[in-house]
Amino acid sequence: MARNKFDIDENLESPFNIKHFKRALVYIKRQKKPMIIAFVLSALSAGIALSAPLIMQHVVDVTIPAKDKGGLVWLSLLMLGTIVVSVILATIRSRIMTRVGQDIIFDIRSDLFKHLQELPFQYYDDRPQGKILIRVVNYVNSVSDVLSNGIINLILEILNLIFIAAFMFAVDARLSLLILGGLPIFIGIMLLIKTKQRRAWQAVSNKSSNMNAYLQESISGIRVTQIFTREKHNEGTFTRLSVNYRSVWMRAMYFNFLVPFSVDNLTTLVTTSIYFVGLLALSPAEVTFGVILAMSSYAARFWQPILNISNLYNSFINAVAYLERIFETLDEPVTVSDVPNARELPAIKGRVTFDDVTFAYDPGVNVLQNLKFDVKAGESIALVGPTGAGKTTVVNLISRFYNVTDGRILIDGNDIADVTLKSLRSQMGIMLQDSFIFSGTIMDNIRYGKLDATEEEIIAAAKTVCADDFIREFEHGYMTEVNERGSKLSQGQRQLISFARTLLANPRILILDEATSSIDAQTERLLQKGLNELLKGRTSFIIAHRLSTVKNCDRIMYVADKGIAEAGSHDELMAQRGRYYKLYTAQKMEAM
Ligand SMILES: Nc1ncnc2c1ncn2[C@@H]1O[C@H](COP(=O)(O)OP(=O)(O)OP(=O)(O)O)[C@@H](O)[C@H]1O
Repeated sequence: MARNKFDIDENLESPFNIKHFKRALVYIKRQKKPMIIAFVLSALSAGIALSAPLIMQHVVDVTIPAKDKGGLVWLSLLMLGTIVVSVILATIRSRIMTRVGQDIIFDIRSDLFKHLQELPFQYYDDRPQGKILIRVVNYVNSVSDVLSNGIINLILEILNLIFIAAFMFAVDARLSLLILGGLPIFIGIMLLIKTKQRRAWQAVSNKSSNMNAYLQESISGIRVTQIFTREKHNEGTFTRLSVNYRSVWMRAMYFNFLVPFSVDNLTTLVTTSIYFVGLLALSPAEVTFGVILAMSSYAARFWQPILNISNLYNSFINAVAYLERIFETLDEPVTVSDVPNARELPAIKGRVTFDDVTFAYDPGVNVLQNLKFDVKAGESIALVGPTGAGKTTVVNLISRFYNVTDGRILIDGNDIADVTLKSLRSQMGIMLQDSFIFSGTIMDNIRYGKLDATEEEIIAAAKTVCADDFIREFEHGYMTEVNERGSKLSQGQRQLISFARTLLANPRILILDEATSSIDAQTERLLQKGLNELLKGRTSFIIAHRLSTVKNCDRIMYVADKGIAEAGSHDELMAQRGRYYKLYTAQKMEAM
């Protein structure tokens, strides 16, 4: 059940919450050293650049009236020198900060990936993959600049502002007050749009997440889309999501544009006032032409950091919307994890006990209720029954992919909730319904079951499941590259490869969920022979709809009505003439 569909917006915190930034400081602190160096370089570069108007004032008021050509050349060279040094310092700083930004991204992304690897099945059941991907890839990218350059720039811009104000007041205090006069108007505008702006950026992150989720779903389901010729319909859905995204983006940008627009107009206003007041109201003896020139240059320079700070503020607001999502993912509880002081599960013999197990995916909706059974070490168990009865759920619980809602599952008398997940799962061979193939060679894919397996072991496992023949038919044999999800392979070939992968680990408990459903009857018969040998002495749980494949199992459990409705050997169940008998005879009739 999709509880968080692609077109359902995720919940967001309404007020701006500084806690997300405080938390991000953990990542920033690791970059303290390069950030301090970059900061010093930037401060130097800004300080040098600030001397330019003073040089200009000196040239206009002193050097030119004195017709001092030599002085003019030296001052021009000095001006050029300030530019060159500023550029060099800025280039070094930008290199350092690019590295810092990438290191921050690397750290956040590594933490996210590590956490995602640990999150239980339930987490992935509940949300579209696209919404997870966008957090790890796009959101992390989006916050990197703010967390690296953004912080430094903010401090620099504030310092810059103080410096400029100091220089300005040193030149002319009255005209400086005039320049500051625009500030209250600007602060008023910012306060007015603050909340709307934050909401607008939250909406952008929501809609881009929805669009990504749908895109991901559409790509995964492209075959079904084309089979049912739903391309036009899907295009419509995608267009709707894109239009939603565009409109929230436009709204967010509207607020962004409002800021430089206000700053531009205020700069023009204060510069005009300087000319007006300087030239008309004050005496030329007090305010020289050089002073007016320097002050109008400072006016533009004073408003530039204000504009930059406002832009940074926009970026911070934007980044907080993304940080919320990133930290939400990092805070997602790992509900299936080792309990404190979890023990190592000793080498498994293979007894499996369900002790009054109740399980619900969604609270209150029990899929299994008070389930009790005991499987001896080495016994082979078939789980059969109608679709949706709970067979996969039973095997998922044995491997503790979900926690039981009530009751206990014991392996050799050890409650699986008390042992480490690694010691539990590493001793089990689990083949899920979805025989997932990773990109890489066939050899790599089989080796996934046991990373230190030798080539001989891998080939032996492939031979047992009758995969060796078809693998060798490929031009590059075991070294054949396969695509993600194994799109170059047939369904049956994929199943055989993942079967070999499961067997490679030589597990004491083997779980096969529809392991042979896509394999042709002849290969299956061959495979069955090898498998019978292999299953000897191991506990196995085999889920199969084709009953002919499991009739030789020691015990068959018919799963229905939230539990085991019938259990016994094939002959016993046939003699009972119950549900298993009906199912088996129906399948036999169909086969005739
Ligand atoms: N992740 C999930 N979240 C909520 N409900 C689920 C989830 N997975 C399965 N279910 C429900 O639990 C019930 C048992 O599902 P399960 O996959 O165990 O059945 P099954 O017997 O293996 O079916 P099949 O033979 O079709 O594979 C079904 O009603 C299904 O809708």
